[in-house]
Amino acid sequence: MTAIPAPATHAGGESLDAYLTAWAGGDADRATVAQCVAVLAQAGAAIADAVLLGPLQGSLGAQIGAANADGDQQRALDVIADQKIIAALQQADVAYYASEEEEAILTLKAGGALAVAVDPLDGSSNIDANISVGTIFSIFRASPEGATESFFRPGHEQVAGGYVVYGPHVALVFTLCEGVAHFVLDPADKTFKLIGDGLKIAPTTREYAINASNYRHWIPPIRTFIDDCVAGASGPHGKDFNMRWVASLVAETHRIFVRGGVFLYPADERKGYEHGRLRLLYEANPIALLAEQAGGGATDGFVRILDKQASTLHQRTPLIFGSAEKVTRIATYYTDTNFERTPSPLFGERGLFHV
Ligand SMILES: O=P(O)(O)OC[C@H]1O[C@](O)(COP(=O)(O)O)[C@@H](O)[C@@H]1O
Ligand SMILES: [Mg+2]
Ligand SMILES: [Mg+2]
Repeated sequence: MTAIPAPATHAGGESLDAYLTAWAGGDADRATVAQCVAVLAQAGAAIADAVLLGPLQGSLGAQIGAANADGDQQRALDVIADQKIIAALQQADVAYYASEEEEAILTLKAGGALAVAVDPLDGSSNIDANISVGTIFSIFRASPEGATESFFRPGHEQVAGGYVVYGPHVALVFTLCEGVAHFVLDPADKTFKLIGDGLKIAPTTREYAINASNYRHWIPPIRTFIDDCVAGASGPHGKDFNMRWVASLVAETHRIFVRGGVFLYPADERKGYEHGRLRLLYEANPIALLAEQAGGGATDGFVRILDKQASTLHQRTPLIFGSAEKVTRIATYYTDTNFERTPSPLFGERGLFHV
């Protein structure tokens, strides 16, 4: 029989509960955050059960009801996931819940310690195609000033962030702002077990992820960066590149953690995409926190994602994250004043696309 090699970072399968208890170390504030991550993981395991049944229980990807708060058509699994997360968060000390699937912030527990923003089901267009989807979460301490003040603050004030990816296996990746941990759901006992701690994103890469069908709509810095990648070894990068696009931010993020890469969802010239597609509070913020905690970077092209402050609940932002060297290099395409191939007035410091 072929022996399966253990991953280099294998940590011996410690349970999530044991890991979180050790991290909290008896401190009440930490224990509150740890409990919140634990209940989100339980919700993730429950959503994984629904994903696993797939069409045996009907079409999880069926469009239902009205568009969600963000204008996207809700699918059955979007709503199921949202409900499971609300039920889970009611078991923790969570004052406020912000969700892609909810018009407004929900108050779950008056006086609760935390404020949690969630994309319950990311990559919804992939549901019926049996392609990886996920859940993304961001945790702030609740502000005594109220619900909006709890979320409308810079992303670097998050106390935790992470995602669950429902793929061939179910993985949970999160940060408590002391590095990034990677767990996998064991189907035998439905508990998450530690695979690796202190995850890092490879500092450089030859792989990028972007929806290239939008090429004609892209703003000049993005078009030029991708042109330079496509030019390969004969272009300014001096090396050949590979491309991926899953159309599921969580799946792209997980791939970048496992084998490096850079992801781009820029602003573009389509109506409604002036600030990109992804949402700051429950997509970009937690992914940026994870990326930075893993030694990578995350920017909107001009500004570090974690320095941005939302002023509306479902606010969008351009998002470029991954390998630190590539994120820094892409930012130079936006700001380099000698950049003669970018005559458009739209993308400059004071232009339409600068948010
Ligand atoms: O269809 P497009 O424009 O390529 O967009 C894909 C992007 O949209 C998203 O699916 C948006 O997330 P939701 O499915 O939660 O709305 C991302 O996961 C993904 O990166
Ligand atoms: Mg999403
Ligand atoms: Mg979603």
